[in-house]
Amino acid sequence: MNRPHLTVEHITRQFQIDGEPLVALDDINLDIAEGEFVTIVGASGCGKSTLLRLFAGLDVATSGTIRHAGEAVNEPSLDRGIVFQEPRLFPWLTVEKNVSLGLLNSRLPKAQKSELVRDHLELVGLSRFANVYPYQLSGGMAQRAGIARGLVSRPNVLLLDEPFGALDAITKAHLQDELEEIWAKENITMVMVTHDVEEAVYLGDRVVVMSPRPGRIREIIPVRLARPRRRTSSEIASARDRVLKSLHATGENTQSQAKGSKPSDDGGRTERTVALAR
Ligand SMILES: Nc1ncnc2c1ncn2[C@@H]1O[C@H](COP(=O)(O)OP(=O)(O)OP(=O)(O)O)[C@@H](O)[C@H]1O
Repeated sequence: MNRPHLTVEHITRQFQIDGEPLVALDDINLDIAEGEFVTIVGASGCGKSTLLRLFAGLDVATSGTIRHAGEAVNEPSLDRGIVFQEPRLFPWLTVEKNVSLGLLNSRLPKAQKSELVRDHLELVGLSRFANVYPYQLSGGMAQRAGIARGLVSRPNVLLLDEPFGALDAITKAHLQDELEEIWAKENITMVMVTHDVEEAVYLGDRVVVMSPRPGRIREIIPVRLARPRRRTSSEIASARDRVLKSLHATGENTQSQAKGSKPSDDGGRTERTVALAR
């Protein structure tokens, strides 16, 4: 692994629900290398979004430390972009203006900001739609605008919280490929939370499998397959089965299981990299 870029050390996040403590994350440890694509899967409520919010600096851990390039993460930064499941575009602003919101806290001169917005609209294939309003976009186009806004400040980490969860299968597949191209071209570290195991293994260099109550890292499964990957390859199918098997052991019910694919028995050969999760 390259030098760790994002490091999570003994992170715990506790909330209060009805006066009772709720441990959303318990002793999470993880190193993510520069330029790595890490995907995170796990049962609903196991703390995936909480972990991503901590990475973004939108929330603060109860204990433990997150570092980005050696610096403690305590607040949001232009160096870390974030994309949510809903594109969260302002309906009264054009696509161009929505994307430029990603530079709101930037001190760059206006001309340079405009150039960055133009470049990123082009990167996600929305140049022709710069002056239209969100209601004039399809769901996939709106999410492209959300991705452009997450990337426009040229962050070196992009955090994605189920970015394609609300899209149809064909649009989702297109956007996955586009995202992978952007990742390869821009050499950005990507951390994506997803409920879709196929997406996790298709895009991830490693898949972090979390278990619920309290949220912990159960296993980290490397996907050592060359890119571009073929969705229908037997290697992708076997990586998916390994992740499903791990999720199955946490009692998780996933999209792929719901579709009828059962985890295969790999005779316990599932590669455990628990050491990486310390
Ligand atoms: N602000 C908050 N206040 C209280 N409890 C919270 C808060 N945010 C999250 N939680 C709790 O923390 C736990 C983890 O929530 P989180 O949203 O991180 O799960 P998740 O794995 O992303 O779930 P899903 O897959 O359903 O989106 C849940 O039990 C949730 O109720």
